[in-house]
Amino acid sequence: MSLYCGIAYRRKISQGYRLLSTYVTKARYLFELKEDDGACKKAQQAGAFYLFHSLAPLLQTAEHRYLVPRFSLLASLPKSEVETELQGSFIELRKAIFQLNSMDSSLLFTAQALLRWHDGHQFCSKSGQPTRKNIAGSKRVCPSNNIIYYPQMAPVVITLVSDGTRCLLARQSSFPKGMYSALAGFCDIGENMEEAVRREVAEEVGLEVENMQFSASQHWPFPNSSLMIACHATVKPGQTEIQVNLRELEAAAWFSYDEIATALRKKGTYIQQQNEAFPFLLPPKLAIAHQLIQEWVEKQTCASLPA
Ligand SMILES: NC(=O)c1ccc[n+]([C@@H]2O[C@H](COP(=O)([O-])OP(=O)(O)OC[C@H]3O[C@@H](n4cnc5c(N)ncnc54)[C@H](O)[C@@H]3O)[C@@H](O)[C@H]2O)c1
Ligand SMILES: [Mg+2]
Repeated sequence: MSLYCGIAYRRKISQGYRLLSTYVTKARYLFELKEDDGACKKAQQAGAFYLFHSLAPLLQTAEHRYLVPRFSLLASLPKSEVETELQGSFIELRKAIFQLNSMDSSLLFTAQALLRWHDGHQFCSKSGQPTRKNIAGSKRVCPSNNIIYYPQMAPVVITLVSDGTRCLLARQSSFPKGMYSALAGFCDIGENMEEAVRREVAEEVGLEVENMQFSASQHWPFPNSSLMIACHATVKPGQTEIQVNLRELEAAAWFSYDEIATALRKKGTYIQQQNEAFPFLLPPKLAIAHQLIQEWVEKQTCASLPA
């Protein structure tokens, strides 16, 4: 997973040999590691490792940021000794997310998601027998019936709803205090992305949306590996009255351009709603919700510029 290779593959094509790009070379190499236990075992000897304890990665602290050390030698030591020896601490990934950079977080997210998946798929759901992991950890096989299990992600839609001048954000009681995010929800079986967006917005805030526009996607490891599919949508004209589904959300509200732009500039801020000032935080930069909110602000800024 965190292994890179400097080998350039040469592939015979009708006109002769073509040197493959670095990206293609890397993709082919990773494919080989997933398929070939022997090649993967060999690569492990020169590989770099992240350390986890109960799904928490070992991180080092430097100037209010977390660094993610990689190790080449592994020994079996008690947790506290590892922390002292390696000058770091095992920190819950959810807590570290505000202080990680995106390069580190992507590999850490994948590593944690794989560890969690393996931990939860030790047995075949058909035979009840223990399953066996391949060396790369890209699948598990049941030796009694050869069923192969692959790591899974659940598709989730996340939508930033706008009424043209304001955007709608909501919070669940489990969010950090004062944090509001875009509306998210797991896709039901048989649904496409558009249907999931319409249903989730209707379910959570009682509004109907149109003009959906796909923005980007992201792997999200919490709580169980989701593929976040992010998009923008607008409410049908005249439909702005929010009816919060309190089974799913603690609160939802429309936010003005100024409120959002201020919150993006500052790390935390206060906003005035119904004569009360309350803390208002946006999701961390690594969350795709943050990207959606940033895109919305940029779109509003462009729209207000003279032609
Ligand atoms: N990366 C981001 O920017 C970002 C932002 C917001 C939410 N999220 C993630 O989106 C995910 C979904 O958001 P939500 O909690 O509002 O979803 P949701 O609105 O679908 O509500 C969750 C409920 O849906 C049900 N559910 C249906 N299918 C499920 C499945 N496969 N796994 C778990 N529960 C399922 C459960 O009853 C659960 O309590 C969360 O896990 C959250 O971590 C990510
Ligand atoms: Mg939801």
